Amino acid sequence: MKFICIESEHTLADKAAGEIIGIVNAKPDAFIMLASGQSPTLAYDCVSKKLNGDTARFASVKVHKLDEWEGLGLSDPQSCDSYLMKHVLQPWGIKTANYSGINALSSNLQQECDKANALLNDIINPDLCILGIGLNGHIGFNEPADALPAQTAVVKLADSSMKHPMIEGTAPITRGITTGIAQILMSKKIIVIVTGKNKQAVLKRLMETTQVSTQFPASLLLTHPDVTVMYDAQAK
Ligand SMILES: O=C(O)[C@H](O)[C@@H](O)[C@H](O)[C@H](O)COP(=O)(O)O
Repeated sequence: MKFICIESEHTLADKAAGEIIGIVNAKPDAFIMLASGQSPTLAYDCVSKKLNGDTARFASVKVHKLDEWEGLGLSDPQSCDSYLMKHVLQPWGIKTANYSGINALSSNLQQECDKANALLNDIINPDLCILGIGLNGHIGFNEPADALPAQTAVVKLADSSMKHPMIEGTAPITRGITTGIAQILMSKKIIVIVTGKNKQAVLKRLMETTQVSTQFPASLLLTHPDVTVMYDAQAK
């Protein structure tokens, strides 16, 4: 795992955006899995700025939603769907047919997970996965536990996740649907974006981690050959 400190979150966003565009330049039909939340927002917006409306380059890019809050969908401004619509799908010109991820409004979430798993089994190795990290070390909604889901699954959220700013003010949400750990680790390249003072403790923990433990899901990233953690001065 490579750690890169980039003083300002804007420079960090610029670098991460450059990585995303570089992957698309090299493979115009790249399949990328994207987290929502505060961490990657500037980077996604920076991609939009760099494209400056020239979305043709992204016409064949496939975007997979990494996770979602149970019961939230596109009509909820706090859903990951809405977040990705605003920061990625619309500004990057991603075609509806090229967007995937579970519908968390479905009455049959298991069927949604099965569909996502069938898709990811077909893709085998996503070209890129952009992650944030939870205060408790979760990646996606893979929360600290004795065992982690290998594949897309409905999971119980940790207390800290239930208090995530993204869902502030909603009726309590106790479950999420997440891409599984094995699927995240199948990505050819993983970039973890860590910004802000509130991530200091979890970043330190990740940097000092030498053992893999499901109680600290981000530690599983140690088993992957191409993980870059980009962090800003605030987080160090
Ligand atoms: O889509 C998501 O919300 C993520 O998969 C989740 O794991 C997130 O990256 C962390 O909770 C950090 O969230 P922030 O970036 O908002 O701090």
